Amino acid sequence: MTNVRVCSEVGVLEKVVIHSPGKEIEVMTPETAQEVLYNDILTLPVVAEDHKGLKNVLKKVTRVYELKDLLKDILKNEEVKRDFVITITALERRADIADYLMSLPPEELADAVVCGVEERRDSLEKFLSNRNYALPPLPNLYFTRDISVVFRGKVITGSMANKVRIGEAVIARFIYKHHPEFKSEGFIFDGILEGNEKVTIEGGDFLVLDKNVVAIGVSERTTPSSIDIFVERMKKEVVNEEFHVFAVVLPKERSTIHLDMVFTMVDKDKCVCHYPYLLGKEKLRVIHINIMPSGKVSLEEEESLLDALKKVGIKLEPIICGGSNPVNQKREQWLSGTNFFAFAPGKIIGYACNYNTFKELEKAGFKIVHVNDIVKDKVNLDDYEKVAVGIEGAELARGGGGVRCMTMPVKRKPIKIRS
Ligand SMILES: NC(=[NH2+])NCCC[C@H](N)C(=O)O
Repeated sequence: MTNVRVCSEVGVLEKVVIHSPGKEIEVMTPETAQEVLYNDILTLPVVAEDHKGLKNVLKKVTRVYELKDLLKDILKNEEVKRDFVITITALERRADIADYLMSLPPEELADAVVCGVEERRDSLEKFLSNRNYALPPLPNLYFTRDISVVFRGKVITGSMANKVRIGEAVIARFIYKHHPEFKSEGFIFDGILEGNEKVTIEGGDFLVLDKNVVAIGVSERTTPSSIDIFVERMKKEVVNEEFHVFAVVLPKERSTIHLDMVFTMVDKDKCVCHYPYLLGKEKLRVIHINIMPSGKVSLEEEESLLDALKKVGIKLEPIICGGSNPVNQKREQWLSGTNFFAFAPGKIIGYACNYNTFKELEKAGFKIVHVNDIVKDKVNLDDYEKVAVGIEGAELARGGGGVRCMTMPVKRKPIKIRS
């Protein structure tokens, strides 16, 4: 029995994991913000309030788990706790703090891992060191998407491109390994054990378009070798089935760290995309990797992602992020304007600050609602076939991602996507 299954981007959501940002986001200064992968420093009260809006919407429609609660659950087991402490301290080469961490009760240990453990200045070396933390905090944890992927009934744990995020993937790995509610059919790829600098993969690049079709960004974060390994593994998973991987080559820029920053699916037949890269002059290269039922693999360059998807029966009407004005396209793409999260086909959540994109969604038939209308029960999401919920997110966006990035779906109902 498996408790996790995802075969699409838009099937009705049954379980999702998030992390409500806390003290860990307040450790950065203007100098260190970029180092820890933020566009700017963030204000905790604003970020916390806006994230609460997202959580409240999700709670209306699905089962929501907090990542830290799951970690606390599994740390109640002494053996798991020991193994976890060994792994997390080895990452920082800080075996010297293992006993201290073991002495903490599960709740405090989970908090310490997320918010960091300050360096004790109890030796000359530490006194003079410019390192403030023995165990650094995890400020990117609220982007739960990137640290793991559930695909079909199995799991991929992130092999994170930046060291500052590896601890997050360790947490995800332990949860999938030990939490009874996250029991899977196993790992397709275990980023913690199998990854290295050349083999990195993050969830923001992995789009589950259908049970047999995925699009994966080749990006600053996800390397071609990791996609090759994925293809090899899938050959064994899909015996006698056809399987398609579309590798989309992204510019290695801050605004396009992951594929979901330029393209997300919002309905069975609709996507939101960044016009220049998906349809316009700067169209991204797309390599179609086809695993045939015989197990043979072929690679071929395609004209564009949307044309290529059409050929395999996924016909997506594009909704343009920012609308027709190129300046608005760039501005809203930067503020995660393509980064929508679907909790059902045609039912999505994004940042309200990208109002030109919301206008485009309205033209495409979506009812536009604001988070407050849902929280105050002024709007019932069941009343609409297509609905786009806007949450406050201008501050959250400065962390470098949107609503898709902040959600890790682990169970969705099956849905037919391909014609
Ligand atoms: N799926 C996404 N696009 N995630 C955005 C992650 C942002 C985060 N600050 C990072 O750079 O890693």
